[in-house]
Amino acid sequence: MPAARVLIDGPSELVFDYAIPEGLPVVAGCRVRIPLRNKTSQGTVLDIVETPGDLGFSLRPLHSLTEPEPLITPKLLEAGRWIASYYGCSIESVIRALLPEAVRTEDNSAKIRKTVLLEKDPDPELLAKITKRAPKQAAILALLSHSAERKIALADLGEGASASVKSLAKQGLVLVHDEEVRRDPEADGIEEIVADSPLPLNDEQHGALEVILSSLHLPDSEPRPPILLHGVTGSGKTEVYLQAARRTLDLGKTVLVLVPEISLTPQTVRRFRARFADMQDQVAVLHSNLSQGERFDEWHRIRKGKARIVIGARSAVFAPLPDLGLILVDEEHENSYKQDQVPRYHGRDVAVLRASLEGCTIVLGSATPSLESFQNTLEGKYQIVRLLKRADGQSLPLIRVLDMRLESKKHKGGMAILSDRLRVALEQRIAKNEQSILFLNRRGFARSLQCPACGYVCMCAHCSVPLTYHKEDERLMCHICGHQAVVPRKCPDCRDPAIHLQGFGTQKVEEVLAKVLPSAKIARIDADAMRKKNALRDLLNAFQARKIDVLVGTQMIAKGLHFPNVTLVGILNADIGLHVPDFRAGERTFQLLTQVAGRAGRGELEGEVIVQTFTPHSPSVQFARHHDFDGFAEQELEFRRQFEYPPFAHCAMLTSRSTHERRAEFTLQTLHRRLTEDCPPGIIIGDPLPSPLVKTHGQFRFQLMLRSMKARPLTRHVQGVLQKTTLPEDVTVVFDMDAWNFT
Ligand SMILES: Nc1ncnc2c1ncn2[C@@H]1O[C@H](COP(=O)(O)OP(=O)(O)OP(=O)(O)O)[C@@H](O)[C@H]1O
Ligand SMILES: [Zn+2]
Ligand SMILES: [Zn+2]
Repeated sequence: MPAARVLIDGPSELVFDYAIPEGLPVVAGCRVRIPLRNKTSQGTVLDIVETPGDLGFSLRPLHSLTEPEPLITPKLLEAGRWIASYYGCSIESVIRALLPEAVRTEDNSAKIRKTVLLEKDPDPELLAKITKRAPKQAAILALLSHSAERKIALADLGEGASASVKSLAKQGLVLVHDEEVRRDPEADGIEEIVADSPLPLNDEQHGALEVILSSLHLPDSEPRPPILLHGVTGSGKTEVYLQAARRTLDLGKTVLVLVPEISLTPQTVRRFRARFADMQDQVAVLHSNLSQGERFDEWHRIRKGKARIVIGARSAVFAPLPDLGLILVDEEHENSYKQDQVPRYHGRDVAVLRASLEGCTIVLGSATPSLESFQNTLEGKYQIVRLLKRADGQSLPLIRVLDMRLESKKHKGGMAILSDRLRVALEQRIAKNEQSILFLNRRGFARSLQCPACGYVCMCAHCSVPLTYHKEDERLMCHICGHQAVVPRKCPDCRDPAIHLQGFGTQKVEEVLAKVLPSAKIARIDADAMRKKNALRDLLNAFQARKIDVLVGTQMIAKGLHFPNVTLVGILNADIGLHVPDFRAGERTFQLLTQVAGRAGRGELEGEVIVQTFTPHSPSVQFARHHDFDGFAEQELEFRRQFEYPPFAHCAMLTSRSTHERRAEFTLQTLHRRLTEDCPPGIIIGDPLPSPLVKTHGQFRFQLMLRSMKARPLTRHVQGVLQKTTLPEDVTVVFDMDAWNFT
């Protein structure tokens, strides 16, 4: 007898089988109402299973379907199963990602409203009569005839209007109907969309579009290898995306666009909106700050095929688009595609999988492709298309590397923030009324408080990191857990009053600039300054309008920004990211330098980049300086091959956490021992070690790295050991397949 295996909504991840009532079209992916104890609950059908007839008891039947169609498409359900087995997580956790909370709740579906429509204008005689006998009805008629679309929501007509409306309807003057309302996520702070039209493509772009189109037009049964679009900064990748998307829609198919983070890529989103202005209601933008109701609306619009082009970050990879024709993954190298909570999937990799399941075309675009994707092109698994020239015919900016060890000497041991060279360059730009961007790499580095007498550093009480000084509110703050502390007047350890600030942050840079460039208008972009809603957008608009001369910022300004009047980019501390314990450190530094440098000289005017560094000869700096991706990739891949790191092996992390240091350590040691016993061939197991960030949020952390050519055997082995091991209650163990964060 077939039964429905149902994952019950709620935190406890219960799964039960239910009998399917005669004639009810229940398939995997459906949402159902089910009896649970003596209540009615809801759940998602994971599977249709065959139950033996001699169960000894009969299954309770499920009540009904919440919607006639399955909410999760069969292909997405298949992708979900893959994720569960590949990343070693429960299918339940994956279903929760596939079907967000907001989408499951029926309460969010109150989206129908009664609307009153003016059917015909009363002739003057009738109107006079109504005005005299029923002034309320007359008022409603007047309101309607003056409204934009000759319609008004019944609720907006005020209390007690329904009787009047009813009688107007009887006279055939108005019509009342149910209207589906869409809560427009953009409604507040709305921006005017200026429609734009396709640009004539240059030869390189044309070639790239042709490759994408021939993949689009392949017969359904043909495999479509992913296409890596490697285009230097400003080469016009976005224009290629836009035209490919349009052609896909013309074929009657739908398009999914993934971007690293919506709030950090406002320009990309705006360009899609502008290009598809003629079909605005078919564009869905999945922001992370959508309300539950908005998320519900957008999701159902997508599922019903009303929104045919979806733009979103990582989790949008699960957008239930029917007839998917094209997936675009912009800035495919970005870390933010990796989810750092269960299920710990990589959005780009899931996109590639989804494309293969759906039989659609996928394009991964970047100016600095990940070595994983690049290696796939070398092995012939992916196709590669290149845009080597800037779209506007400009050359790539000239990059100068400045040795800051020499600058520091000039400053008598003190930390130089701004070299003379960079200061002069800034002054020149201001004199010419051109704009500059100053970039501060803050990874693993921030402004901390240190005692010069005894070396004491103010640390977070809960995490093994120094507290960061925030000038605006005169406080020390932990950037990991948010812990705050007052700034001590004397060293807490030796009582020396000379305790002072080490290093520098964006606030300090802004302060120094204000002194050095008194006439310049300076603005700062970082997580602190951008906490207010729309702050980033407003600031970028002001910069675009040239109301700001110098923009100072962190990682936030590295992404996809296009400002033609920017002719100078300064990178203040280029190599700081090199000193973190992560085999991708060099790759990240190369990417960051190339991306930031790429913000310069994107218009008529030539661009210059000044890179301040203490390690001028590091390969990441040198290859970035020469715009040499291939050179960088060749040398970096050699290193990865030699040490068996990705892309030549899968790399996973097993982490234990506890408030009890010893228990966290002991647990990981136990797991290490069991993993080493009868370990399948081809898996390299590292030693259990304290994490580089040994303590966060008051918890001690230990980690061990596992590597393997093949992913599945590794996941299976770890899952097997974890299932056999009883963990102490106060220890949490996390398995992260294809890990991207090693601190
Ligand atoms: N064929 C074209 N003719 C003229 N201008 C173009 C063409 N294609 C793109 N452009 C313009 O060139 C500029 C850079 O293009 P775009 O921002 O798409 O590059 P990109 O490759 O996405 O850059 P990045 O990776 O640096 O974000 C834009 O102003 C765009 O309008
Ligand atoms: Zn001291
Ligand atoms: Zn902390």
